[in-house]
Amino acid sequence: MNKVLINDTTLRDGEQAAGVAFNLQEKVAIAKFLDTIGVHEIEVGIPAMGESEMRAIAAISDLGLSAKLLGWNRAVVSDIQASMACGLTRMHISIPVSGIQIAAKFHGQWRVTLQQLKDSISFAVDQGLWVAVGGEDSSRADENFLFDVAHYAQEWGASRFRFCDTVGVLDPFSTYTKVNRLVAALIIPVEIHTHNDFGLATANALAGIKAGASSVNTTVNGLGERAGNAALEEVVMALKRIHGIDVGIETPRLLELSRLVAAASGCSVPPWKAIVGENTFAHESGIHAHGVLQNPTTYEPFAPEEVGWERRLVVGKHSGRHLLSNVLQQYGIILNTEETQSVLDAVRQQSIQKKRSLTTQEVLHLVYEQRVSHAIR
Ligand SMILES: CC(=O)SCCNC(=O)CCNC(=O)[C@H](O)C(C)(C)COP(=O)(O)OP(=O)(O)OC[C@H]1O[C@@H](n2cnc3c(N)ncnc32)[C@H](O)[C@@H]1OP(=O)(O)O
Ligand SMILES: O=C(O)CCC(=O)C(=O)O
Repeated sequence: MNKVLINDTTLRDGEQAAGVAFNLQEKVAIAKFLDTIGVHEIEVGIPAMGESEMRAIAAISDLGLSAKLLGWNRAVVSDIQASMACGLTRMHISIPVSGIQIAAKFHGQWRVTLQQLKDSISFAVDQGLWVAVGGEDSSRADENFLFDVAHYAQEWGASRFRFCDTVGVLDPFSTYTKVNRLVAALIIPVEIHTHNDFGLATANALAGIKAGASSVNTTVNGLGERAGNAALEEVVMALKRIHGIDVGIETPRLLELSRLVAAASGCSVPPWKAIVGENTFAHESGIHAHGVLQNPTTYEPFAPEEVGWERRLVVGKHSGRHLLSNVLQQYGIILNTEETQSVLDAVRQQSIQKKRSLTTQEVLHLVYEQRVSHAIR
């Protein structure tokens, strides 16, 4: 794996998640944040949606960010004109490439589809714009037809081709094979775009990169159509920690970014969500906490600070004496073996009743109760 560009599409595919609607301020704040932490490219939205979206995109375009900005367009000249009116100079032009999509959108007329692609690329190139082409539904396309479209796109002036697993039907093995063949067939770079319908978006994105894709689409928190897209934080950290590729993104700010997008989208992150979920560096189980207290790498793949978290030791149903003693020591409390076991028994009961772990105050209260009952005995 060589250098990898992150082309984040939170502001386009992320916002396409049903029920999500960013306002101008939110779009600007997210774009600024992505830029600040070093994201290389940002797909800022779809100018063809109309005036208010164009205003938001123009506001981002006016910021003079370091990240390269792309507008998403259908293979329609007026879409590209709308993107130009926002001040964008880099165009992404999408074209369906599978039989299913061409039947639905172009009545099966693939020649018309190709002509529309040619006209829109030519228009953009004539305007001096940088052009990337997206093969919508590449994963379900006839491979020969996909290669023909990609070759034509290259010949007509596109500078990159996006392989889209639009409905998330590939696994990492099939992604690798298909992307590898496409990369070998083209001179221009290939980008990988994956969806999470089977929970494989990040794995497939990594497989596409391993197969030679030099840029990858991500969204913050994996936000996106249906089950979402490959999550920025997962792709970046997996590249860094599993593949040893540092893409140059300031990872300690990933949590802050996740919270910004969760608030703007109204889509909260589940506690178990990789990298940014609140349980990712929380340890309750006795065996885990015992290990972590001696050496955090026993149960952590990397240090929490690397993505903006702090480690949390939580007392609850599954906790053991090492964890409890560690927490109590911070308050100068040392219990003997019998007292420790009796508090742990009470912790288990209360956790089951409350259906959660206990706060430190609740644990201290149990210690107090245990001592009172012992004194009475
Ligand atoms: C896989 C993806 O994520 S693709 C991106 C999907 N994102 C979105 O749809 C969000 C933004 N979309 C919108 O705001 C609207 O759909 C608009 C403004 C783009 C178009 O709106 P409308 O004119 O009302 O059309 P509508 O959305 O009902 O239908 C889509 C039209 O685009 C056509 N179309 C779809 N994809 C493409 C394409 N890549 N190139 C050219 N035409 C296309 C369809 O065939 C249909 O055309 P028709 O109006 O001639 O029948
Ligand atoms: O860029 C394209 O062509 C389509 C991208 C997309 O969102 C998808 O295929 O899921």
